Parts: sequence; C-alpha cells; structure tokens
Amino acid sequence: MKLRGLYAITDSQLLAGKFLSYVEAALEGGVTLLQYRDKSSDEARRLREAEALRDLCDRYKTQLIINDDAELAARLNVGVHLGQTDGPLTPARALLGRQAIIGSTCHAQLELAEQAAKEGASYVAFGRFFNSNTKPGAPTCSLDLLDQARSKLHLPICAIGGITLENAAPLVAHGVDLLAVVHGLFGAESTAEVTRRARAFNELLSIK
Ligand SMILES: Cc1ncc(COP(=O)(O)OP(=O)(O)O)c(N)n1
Ligand SMILES: Cc1ncsc1CCOP(=O)(O)O
Ligand SMILES: [Mg+2]
Repeated sequence: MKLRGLYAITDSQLLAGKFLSYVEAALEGGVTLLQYRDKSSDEARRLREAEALRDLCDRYKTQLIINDDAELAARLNVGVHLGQTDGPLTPARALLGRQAIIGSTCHAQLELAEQAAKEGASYVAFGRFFNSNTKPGAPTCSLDLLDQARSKLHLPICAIGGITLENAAPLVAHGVDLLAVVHGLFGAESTAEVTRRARAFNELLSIK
C-alpha cells in the first residue's frame, strides 16, 4: 500500500468537546492516516478514545496510528508512531507484525531516517517546517533536507509542524508524501470547514 495523503493528528485540548465530530468531519474530506495523539496518562480515557477512533476509522477505511504507545496499538491492532525517546522500532515491529504501519520521528536528521528505514519503519517524519502552536519547541527542518531524503530513501516521507493550506505546496513540490497536520486542519470554526480543509489538502497532493 502506497502511503500518500493527509495525515490528521488529534489534539486533546484543541478538540475538547468536539473530538469525534471534528475527526469524522476530517475523515469525510479524506484522511490517509489518523494519529491519536494524547499526551496524558489517563489510560482509561486513552483506551476509550482510541477504540472510538478505531471504529470511526474502520467505517471510513482510514488507518489509525497511535502516538507513542506500541502496547495500545497492539491491543487495538493498529499502527504506531514512535519518536526518538518512545522506544525502539525493532521490538515494536515484532509486536505489531509485518503489516502494521510504524512511523518514526527523524527531526531534521537524515541519519535517523536511514536508521529507521533499516529497522523497518513504514514512513519517516521530518519537521517542524513552520511555527507550530502544538509543539513550538520542536527542532526546525529545511526543504533542502527533503531533497536529500527523497534521493536517498525509498520510504514515504512525512512532513510535520505548522503546516497549513497556505504553506504546504512547497513541501509537496519537494517530495513529501504525507502532510501531518493538527492546527491547520482541526483549528477550524466548524465541521464543514474541517471537511473543506481536508479536501483541499488532498487536492494539493493530487489525491481526489
Ligand atoms: C507524524 C508525526 N511526526 C512526528 C511526530 C512527533 O513525535 P515525537 O517526536 O515523539 O513527539 P510527540 O508527538 O510524541 O510529542 C508525531 N507525533 N507524528
Ligand atoms: C507533534 C509535532 N512534532 C513536530 S511539530 C508537531 C506538532 C504538529 O502540530 P501543528 O500542525 O499544529 O503544528
Ligand atoms: Mg512521541
């Protein structure tokens, strides 16, 4: 399966009180990957919300990815996204199986991406590319790195960090396959606007 398209990422604060309606609005507009990102330690709520997202994703034939937590991903039989301090890829691959989607944060370092590829990552994520409300302190990354990554790696490339409809085009022109977005998608005033934005991101990526 070729991974290309909009990668929607949830944010518990931003989506408070409208969690499932906004996620469904995004799925309606077309989402390739949906990441459940919740940095709290409320295990019961995390399980409940992740299960609700899995059911929604099943209905829309979207792949669910759990941020940080390979155990929860295994429990739900979905994918996982792991950062550099979230545990190694090899045991996660062994736990989740060959088919699972496993993503790796590579910040702005090609070497991390090459290592992730060797360890069986399904995609590599670079960023942040722009100012991010969600993670202002994330290291920055340049378009140059995308060119190098595109020529060296044979994996889908994901870009993250402050991506909006207004600034995403150069990322696509520099070979990005997956646009990972929180505020630029879910920071909208209405569900209709979330759906419109999702459709517009897909158009940028030439996905109908
Ligand atoms: C698609 C995608 N790319 C990067 C990240 C960041 O992961 P990480 O560095 O582990 O930071 P947290 O998101 O866990 O705060 C991501 N989640 N998704
Ligand atoms: C999790 C993460 N990692 C680097 S930037 C970022 C946040 C992305 O959110 P936004 O699209 O709101 O900048
Ligand atoms: Mg993480």
